[in-house]
Amino acid sequence: MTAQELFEQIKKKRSFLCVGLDTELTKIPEHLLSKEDPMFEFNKKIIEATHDLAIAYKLNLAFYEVHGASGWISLMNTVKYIRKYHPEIFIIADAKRGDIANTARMYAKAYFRSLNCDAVTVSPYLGQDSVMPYLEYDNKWTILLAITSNESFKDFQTIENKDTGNKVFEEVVLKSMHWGSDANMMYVVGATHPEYFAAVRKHAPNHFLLVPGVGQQGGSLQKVAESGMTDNCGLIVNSSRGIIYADISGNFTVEARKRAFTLQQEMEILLKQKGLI
Ligand SMILES: O=C(O)c1cc(=O)[nH]c(=O)n1[C@@H]1O[C@H](COP(=O)(O)O)[C@@H](O)[C@H]1O
Repeated sequence: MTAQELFEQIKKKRSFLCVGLDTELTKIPEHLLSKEDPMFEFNKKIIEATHDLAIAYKLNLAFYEVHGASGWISLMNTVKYIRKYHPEIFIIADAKRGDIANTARMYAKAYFRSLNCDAVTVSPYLGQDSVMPYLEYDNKWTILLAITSNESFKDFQTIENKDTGNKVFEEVVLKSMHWGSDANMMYVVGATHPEYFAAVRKHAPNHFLLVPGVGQQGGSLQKVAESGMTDNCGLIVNSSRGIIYADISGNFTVEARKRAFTLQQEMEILLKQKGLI
């Protein structure tokens, strides 16, 4: 999917929402547990309740890998379902991988070919040769971690390079920009640290940013949009638990839709304020 196609979808749906399918067997309604593939059944219902409000789904691989072979099957079933019934939607494999090139080559093939996702999250800390194997795929996206949403992000990401005056996350953005382009790379910037969006935008004015941390982690959509939104929106904002576990009774799809709808409505206002719709 191209950046333009992503933007067209954003304008059409008046939304830049990504629903995170961080599906846990212990949190899904009991009546689904008797199904052959309960995680897939849950995902399918969440997708049916939110697909007109979301432009992307993000599958965090940890929640599937924990179940071994059956988890991988749930993952594959979910991706195939989205591709078949909602082919306009952007699919992110949230893997946060980082390894030497020979291994990265296999990860890239796994997420882009075997699983057929549009994007994969990657840790930048092994440097250029560890990221290039992902960038070899046409029409696929590599999403590099810049500012993560967790509390300990400052342990490394904001350390200053005395030679350049840049912080580590700025070095990540500045260097990696030359590995790919704004047509095949995005950066993760957590909604919980809105004060860093201006610095990321200074270096990467046109790249799409994947923004987790709205919802359960308490990030503000308003603040993210203030300094992160570009002329083609440039934002994909994720909420996982805040949507999919809004209610874990039989009514979970209704409550999940309500939460997704609330976010979409806020996004519509922000897109209008920016003059994009
Ligand atoms: O790459 C990510 O998606 C990610 C990066 C980051 O800095 N923080 C972060 O929370 N995430 C992921 O985004 C999702 C957030 O989930 P909720 O807090 O439930 O909305 C999880 O899948 C996290 O693994």
